[in-house]
Amino acid sequence: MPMTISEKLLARAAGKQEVHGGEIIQAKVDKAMMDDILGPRIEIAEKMELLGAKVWDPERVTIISDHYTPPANATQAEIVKFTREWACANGVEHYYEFAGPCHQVMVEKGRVSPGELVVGTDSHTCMYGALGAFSTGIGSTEMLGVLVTGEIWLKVPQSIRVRFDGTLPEGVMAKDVALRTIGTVGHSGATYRALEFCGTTFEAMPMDERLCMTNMAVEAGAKNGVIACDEITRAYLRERGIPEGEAFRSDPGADYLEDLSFSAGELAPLCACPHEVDNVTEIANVGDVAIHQAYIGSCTGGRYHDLKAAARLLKGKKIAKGIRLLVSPASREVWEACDRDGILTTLSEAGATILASSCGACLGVHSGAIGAGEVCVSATNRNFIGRMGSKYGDVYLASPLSVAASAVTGRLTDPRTML
Ligand SMILES: CC(C)[C@H](C(=O)O)[C@@H](O)C(=O)O
Ligand code: SF4
Repeated sequence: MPMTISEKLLARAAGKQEVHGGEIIQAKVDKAMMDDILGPRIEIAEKMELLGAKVWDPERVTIISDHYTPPANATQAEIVKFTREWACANGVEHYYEFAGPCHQVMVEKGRVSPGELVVGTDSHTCMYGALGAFSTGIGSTEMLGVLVTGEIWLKVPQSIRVRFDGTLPEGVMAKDVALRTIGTVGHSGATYRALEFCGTTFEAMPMDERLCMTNMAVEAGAKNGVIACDEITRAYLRERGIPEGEAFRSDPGADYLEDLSFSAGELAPLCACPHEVDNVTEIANVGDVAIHQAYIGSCTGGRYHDLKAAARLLKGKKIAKGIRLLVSPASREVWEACDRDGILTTLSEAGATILASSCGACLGVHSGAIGAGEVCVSATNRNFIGRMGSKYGDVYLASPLSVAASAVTGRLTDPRTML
């Protein structure tokens, strides 16, 4: 029977010819990622010690300190220290610190190849589907099982096909495509489903933008998000010397739970209003919203393409008086490329504060949390109550272009008014 790309990826991981949505499989994990959210990790470490167990294949494991770097206090420093020392004690050589949010580091450092099954202890692990892998976030107990056995059981998700065709209008970015999708499906509408993105809009999308799409698949509840490999994928891999892996595509006639079709040409700059990621509306229709902080960063909206777009809009402009524009490049590599190309200088000349590559402000733990009554427009992926600091603060999610335009006026602003 014909299969979807997600079914093919899991058939490979299960060593089977064919699997279909709803089946339970036992799969071999190609790569495992852990970040520095210590609490659950201590549990993993303690249980492994109790079991006298070793990591099944340290070469396949990547550990990244990203949420608490640079540490803002002793507690965070202890978490990073524990993570670093645990990696070393368990022979995990792929350990990164100060490299940036885990997901950007994973794809940049060649820790994911097309065709692979990759699991990680962070919910946005689904991001690697942009490289044609099956990747998904798992809990600490599941990760304990993976570290010891190298295997995991999975229920094969049924697929929802999300087709966008046409060219994105000026001022519209992948984040707007993601928000349109989530606003349509709902924050739990794709629970335990695969979101398969296809159509001419994605075929023309640069990898930085594709990564934003699959990163946000979990914000619709999805198990994974995936975009089939093509020449753009292969060029991204070649540039980084990443193994080409195995490219899969969905069969004609494969079975989809749902088929959603959109015209990219109808898209306008969108935002997700407090306090849900699916509370989506056009920025032009939101009304007058004053902001205090604008944030460009994270594994969702801090890549080279994002900072370059923001710098293009901000060139020769200044942010509004009293506004904070914080920019955290999504990785050390992004930072260096943006610095080399003058993008950081342009952003800084407009009044931006350039921060370390880190999760920091995205989840309100350091480097830019907001206070009570403050409003932040953010290129990140979550805006639930308290996400970026005070539970009395408001977060609007938008594209980096919309964030930059809003920083200039001090109000939620449609970037098309400035392009
Ligand atoms: C803290 C971490 C486990 C969490 C996640 O899993 O996504 C964080 O990265 C986030 O973005 O909320
Ligand atoms: S969503 Fe934010 S907190 Fe979570 S991994 Fe990405 S940058 Fe870090």
